[in-house]
Amino acid sequence: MTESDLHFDVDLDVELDPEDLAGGPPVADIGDPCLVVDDLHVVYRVIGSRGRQKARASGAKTTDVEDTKPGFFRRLVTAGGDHVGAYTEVHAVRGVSFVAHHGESIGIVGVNGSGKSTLLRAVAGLIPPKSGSVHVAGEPALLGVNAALMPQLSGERNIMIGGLALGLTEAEVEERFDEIVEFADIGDFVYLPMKTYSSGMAARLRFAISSAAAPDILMIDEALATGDATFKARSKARIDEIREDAGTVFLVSHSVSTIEAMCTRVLWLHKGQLVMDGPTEEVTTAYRDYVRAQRQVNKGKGRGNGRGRRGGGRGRRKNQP
Ligand SMILES: Nc1ncnc2c1ncn2[C@@H]1O[C@H](COP(=O)(O)OP(=O)(O)OP(=O)(O)O)[C@@H](O)[C@H]1O
Repeated sequence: MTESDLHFDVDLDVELDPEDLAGGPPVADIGDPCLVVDDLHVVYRVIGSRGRQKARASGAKTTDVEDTKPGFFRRLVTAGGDHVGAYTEVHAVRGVSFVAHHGESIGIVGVNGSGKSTLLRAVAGLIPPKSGSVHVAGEPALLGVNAALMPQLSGERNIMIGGLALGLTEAEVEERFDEIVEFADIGDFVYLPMKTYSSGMAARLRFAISSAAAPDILMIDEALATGDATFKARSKARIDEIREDAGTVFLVSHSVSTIEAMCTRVLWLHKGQLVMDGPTEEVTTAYRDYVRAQRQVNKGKGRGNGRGRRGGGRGRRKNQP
């Protein structure tokens, strides 16, 4: 696996000018630490060749682990297939450490398979770390695009399920129901099954549900990707509100301009490692340079290595991508 084989599902086009949004680019008013991630490692176990190929294609570090069963038994039950007991370990997050503070909105960037969603899920306590630790003050809420809302149920039912999952009481969800529907801008579609929604409508509803709970730490995984400019402006206002109430927001997005508009700080992950952590502009400039350079390499594959890098500055470059 070489750098040029990686997937770059990254949107570098400026579709959002931070200056156009209410209040302009976000400014950090940093409070006390609310989250400490210390040398975090997350490892998935993948059984079967398809999962293994997918993990390898994403550039993740993988290790094949052989089964320990006697040779005869293994041959008997696995003739022609994968060995029983054999699996591949995908090291999706590798030694990530950082401290987040109240009032920060932190973007997470990285090419496909770099470990962004895994990091969020581990911080939210949804998957156990292999080693390292996560210390949280408050209750992190993660409602990304893969959250377990049910497509066959109406938006109305999903608002209740999502709200309860985020720790609201039934009465609190009912109280916020109109506000959620209005924020998501889905009108009477709220009474139809979510499978009838456009991807934009579903994404808006997810964001509206997750932010309605006003959690201490809000984690948004690609939920803003499909929204239009008006929705993004409203989302930014909501994110600013949470930050002003001393909350912390994490945002994963392939749209670098969305990150620039919404975040005060950016973490750049590459193959599970934190390669840069610093002020938004500095990290996104370096990341844009890297993605552009890699795209050039992809275009002229085999005709040289043109990786672009920026060094120095306030952003801490940790590992080399
Ligand atoms: N449930 C899982 N089981 C096994 N491997 C997984 C699982 N989820 C993710 N992975 C692997 O872990 C690595 C990191 O994946 P992750 O989804 O965290 O990356 P990402 O940066 O969020 O990717 P993308 O930008 O494509 O959404 C990848 O190699 C992926 O194949």
